[in-house]
Amino acid sequence: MEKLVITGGQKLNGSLQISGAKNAALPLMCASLLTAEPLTLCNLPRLADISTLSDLLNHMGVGFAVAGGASGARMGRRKTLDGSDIVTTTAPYDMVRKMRASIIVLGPLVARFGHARVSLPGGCAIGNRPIDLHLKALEAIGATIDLNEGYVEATAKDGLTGGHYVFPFASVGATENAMMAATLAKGTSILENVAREPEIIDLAKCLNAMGAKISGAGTSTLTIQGVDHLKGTTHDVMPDRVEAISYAVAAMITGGEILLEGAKVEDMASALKALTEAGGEISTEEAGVRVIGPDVIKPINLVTMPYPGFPTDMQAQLMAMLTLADGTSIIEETIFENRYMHVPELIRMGADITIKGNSATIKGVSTLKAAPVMATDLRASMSLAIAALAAEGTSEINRLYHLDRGYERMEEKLQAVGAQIERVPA
Ligand SMILES: CC(=O)N[C@H]1[C@@H](OP(=O)(O)OP(=O)(O)OC[C@H]2O[C@@H](n3ccc(=O)[nH]c3=O)[C@H](O)[C@@H]2O)O[C@H](CO)[C@@H](O)[C@@H]1O
Ligand SMILES: C=C(OP(=O)(O)O)C(=O)O
Repeated sequence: MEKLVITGGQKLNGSLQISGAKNAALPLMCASLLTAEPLTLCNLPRLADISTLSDLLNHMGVGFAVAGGASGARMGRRKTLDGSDIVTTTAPYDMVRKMRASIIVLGPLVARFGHARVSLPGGCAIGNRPIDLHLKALEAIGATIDLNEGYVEATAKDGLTGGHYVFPFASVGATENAMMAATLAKGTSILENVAREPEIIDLAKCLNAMGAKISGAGTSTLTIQGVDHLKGTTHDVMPDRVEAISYAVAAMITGGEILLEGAKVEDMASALKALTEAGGEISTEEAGVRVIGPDVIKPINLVTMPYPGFPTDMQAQLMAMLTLADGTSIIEETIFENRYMHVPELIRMGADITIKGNSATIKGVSTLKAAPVMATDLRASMSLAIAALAAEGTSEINRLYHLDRGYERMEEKLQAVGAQIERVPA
């Protein structure tokens, strides 16, 4: 077990490289199940979630060849996934329970093999997280779904037919599952009210390069003309917009200046607008996005929404920043029912936050005080690290396995911009 030790109060200054996006990389890796030809993914982040999914795909028979340097920053960034010899279409409980995103193997498997058996992922710390929309969308395009002994069994003996489905809510994962499955259906599928996140566009780009016929990615309607088979390709994973905003917030809260190398301003418009309203200065350069923190953080109000709204994955980080604002901010979390796990810990650091239903009222305080803290999910942990960077004194952050799911070499990147942060044995 390890912990992070962070001494607050340093203005962060300099530049850091944004990694490939976890939430784009995971579905892209599952796309390897759709083809017997090799799929090469570049700019893969080195994260616990990527290893967890690699283990699951490997269990199914996907072969991995790793390139990109034997050590250092480029190690393991380029992987070729070979799905030519799939040995099982079952994703067992022991592997799925480690990471909910494993459910995205369901669509590709039933589309290519006519059968998939995937353990139900269950809830997680941030909410109940049902998968009903994944199942309904797959049914609409021709899969038969049964639930048995904690497993979803999807079958399409003669292949998927294609079909029409209108999502009652724009689920990211369900859109990805249905979009991947529809690429190999016999007919055309029309999926309406789909998620429009940049990660969906990245996945559609890769699938189209593999020979799929998808149009409308990034809009609320996807039209997918099924094809007989997909081929291999090489694809660059998009930069991680959640990681980029997390470091942007670190610059803001310390009144520093960070160049987020490789970040794309167009993927993060709503969050950058919020940072500007809070007093930050944002500019775009060839190398990335520059964020200059203000002397005084202004209070703002935020409501989390599906893209292009303000992302739930950035809510906890901005809340940490707003604890030090000059006034009162209100945040409303509309995507997940239990995504305020960071609040009691921020309060232990001196924040003044009140929760009522899905709404949080954050009254700015003049200082945060260091404390030993821990969180039960990924972004909540990052929120605490951000607060610790601005707090008086030395904080300890425990349960680093949450952070390691989604932040690559976080302490190295923060050290490079002047943070006093160290990973030590707990
Ligand atoms: C690996 C990945 O990309 N994870 C992201 C993905 O998660 P994920 O794909 O799980 O999120 P969804 O967009 O599906 O979930 C949004 C909401 O819809 C609900 N829902 C979802 C599916 C379903 O079948 N039934 C249902 O009710 C969920 O419980 C949640 O309340 O999008 C979320 C919302 O932007 C992000 O926070 C996660 O970081
Ligand atoms: C909630 C997240 O991920 P997941 O959907 O994999 O739990 C996240 O990345 O913030």
